[in-house]
Amino acid sequence: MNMQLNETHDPALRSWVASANTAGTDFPIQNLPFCVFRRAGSDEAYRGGVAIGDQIVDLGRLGSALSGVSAEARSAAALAAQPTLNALMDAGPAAWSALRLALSHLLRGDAAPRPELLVAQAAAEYALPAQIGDYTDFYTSIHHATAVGKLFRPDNPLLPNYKWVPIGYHGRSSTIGVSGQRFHRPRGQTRGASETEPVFGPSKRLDYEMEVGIFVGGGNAGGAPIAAADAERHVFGLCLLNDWSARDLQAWEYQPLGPFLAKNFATTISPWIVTLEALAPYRAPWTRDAADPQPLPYLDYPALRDSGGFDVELEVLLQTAAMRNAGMAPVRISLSNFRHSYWTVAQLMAHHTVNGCVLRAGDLLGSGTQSGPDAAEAGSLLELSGGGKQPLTLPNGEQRVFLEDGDTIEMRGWASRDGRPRIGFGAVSGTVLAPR
Ligand SMILES: O=C(O)/C=C/C(=O)CC(=O)CC(=O)O
Ligand SMILES: [Ca+2]
Ligand SMILES: [Mg+2]
Repeated sequence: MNMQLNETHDPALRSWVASANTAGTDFPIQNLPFCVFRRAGSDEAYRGGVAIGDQIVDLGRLGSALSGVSAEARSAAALAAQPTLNALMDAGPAAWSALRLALSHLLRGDAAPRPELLVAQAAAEYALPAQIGDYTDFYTSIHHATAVGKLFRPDNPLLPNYKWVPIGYHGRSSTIGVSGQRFHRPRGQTRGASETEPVFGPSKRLDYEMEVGIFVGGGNAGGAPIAAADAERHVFGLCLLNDWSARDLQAWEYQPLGPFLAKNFATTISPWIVTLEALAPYRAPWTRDAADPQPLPYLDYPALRDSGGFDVELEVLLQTAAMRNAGMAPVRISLSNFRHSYWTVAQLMAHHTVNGCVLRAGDLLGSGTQSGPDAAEAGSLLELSGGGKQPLTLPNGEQRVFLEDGDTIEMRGWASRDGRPRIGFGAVSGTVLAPR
């Protein structure tokens, strides 16, 4: 069974933080996502925070505000006050849930206002929410796999293993940055289609990938496999993830061992982690075509078909340097949904550990690019531009097939259901700099 709804999901709840009650906020009291932050420009220690409206609850200053709550909530709050959330992530779902309930009570409209616990989001700077030990990137959108496969392997787009085994590769945590990351266009080897030898230089086909990040909670010390039915208890929450990708480096280097320097120069995540408990009302059925194989037993579990997925809208926006200089806002270039994923979060956790591999609290899994069935739902420029052949025209007349220096990509995510407030992931934004 997936998580049951409880009083923290009540759509009627309001907060004494007025901005949390406004239509369209990402952060109503039903959400309560976590970050690590400090006041911008200060030398304060980073510590955990929880979003409420346009404010952050400073988890380093809860102190007496939690005097009436459960011992479990108080010890979870102490873990959340540290400069990374690894210890909180390791504490497990009972601790996460106790802290969420305590914060929900503290912030409700009928509780005494405690403005001294808040820091305005506009006045904050964020750090990575965890020390990320290991990073694995999956490939769970069959629409992305088919589209990219057609470009990279026209004779054999969707390889025969795809519908049986969740495909992934081990990425690199050292270059993961939080929203606001700026990175130099990578240099590397590329070989043109009609060339016999590669050349070395800046990537000419720089792309983004719209993904969901999955933060591992309590891991599986000792390597005991995590059962699919139990796997969501090992997931702290979800964030937005941009897996920047140099397509020309990728096409030349990827066989036979998969992505390497094409994808490990930068990966950007949102500061906010939305917990699975917050997402409980926004679950989606796991969908497969009737002709697709059923999952092997270790990838099957009772809640899979009814509610294995997540109904989370995923938006990508682009702002070029010229747009920024002209005061133009970022413009939407695609909109997809995490519910199209061919494999579920629980299946990824079960698969990753089935051979004895150890996942640890704070490890990050990427879902893979979340392209949907329609062309407008493509999660990368490679797909939107038909392999670099059909340029996108922007409102100011500029065109793009791949990213140019100065371009900023912003991604947003949110979940909504009739009769419930929308809950959002905030944004992840990153900017391409000239090669160094
Ligand atoms: O070789 C291919 O078909 C493509 C591989 C990728 O782009 C790897 C990747 O990052 C997977 C993903 O984001 O879905
Ligand atoms: Ca990827
Ligand atoms: Mg990457």
